[in-house]
Amino acid sequence: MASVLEKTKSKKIVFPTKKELSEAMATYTANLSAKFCKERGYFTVVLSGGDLISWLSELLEPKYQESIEWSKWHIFWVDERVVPLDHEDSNYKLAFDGFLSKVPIPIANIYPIDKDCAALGDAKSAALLYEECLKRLVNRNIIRTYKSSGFPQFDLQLLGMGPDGHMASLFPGHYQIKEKANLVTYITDSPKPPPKRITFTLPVINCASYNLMAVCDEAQADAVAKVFNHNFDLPAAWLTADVEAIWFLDQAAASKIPKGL
Ligand SMILES: O=C1O[C@H](COP(=O)(O)O)[C@@H](O)[C@H](O)[C@H]1O
Repeated sequence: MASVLEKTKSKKIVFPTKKELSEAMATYTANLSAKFCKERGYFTVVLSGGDLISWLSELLEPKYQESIEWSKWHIFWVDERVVPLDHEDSNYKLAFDGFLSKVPIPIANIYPIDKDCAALGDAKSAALLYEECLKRLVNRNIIRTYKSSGFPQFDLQLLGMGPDGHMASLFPGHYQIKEKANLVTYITDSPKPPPKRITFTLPVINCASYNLMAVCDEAQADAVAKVFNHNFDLPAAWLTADVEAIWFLDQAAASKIPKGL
């Protein structure tokens, strides 16, 4: 039986260093930005939290600052911790401080979770409101929809994976990975703190045109090996995309992938 990874043309590229991975991620993102800005006048980008944000720093280099059509970017989060937007655990704050505040993306094109739900720690309402936000942007044709399903289709998602194989806030052994009807769901007992989070559901994640999963370091090597061994207990093993799902790994993260995979 063809595995999900084979069926969906998942690829991997192993980089000698994080710096090289970061440079390649910047080139990949800039090329897609040029393509989508030209084709449709918008570029919808979904960010995750975690280490990924520091690897985006290459996009702050002058050659990208000057060439990218930042005003056409629209920024979303694949998952968010339901904490105040200025809290250290907020994925929005992480991305804003480390990246978004340093590029000229209009603030109106940046879509964090509802600030009141965030402040109150109301994960259920935060998920509902984020889903409504996505639907509004679909109606305005800023977000495309996937073929006949009507699910939102983002141009590029930049993702990370935890050492337990979680992706977005879809954790191993938690039911959210099976959610098919909603666009956005929530969790109140995340095994990784903080416990309250919202997350895109797997169908939305996998509708994206391009999914780039960036993973570095030895601590992730076991999970990476399990993913490439098609162990579907790990949410990240389910990652696909409409056009391309690609794994960017450093040598340490790739070190336990069996030869030939
Ligand atoms: O909690 C989260 O963790 C994952 C993985 O983070 P990393 O630091 O191991 O790269 C991240 O992708 C997700 O957005 C975040 O909420």
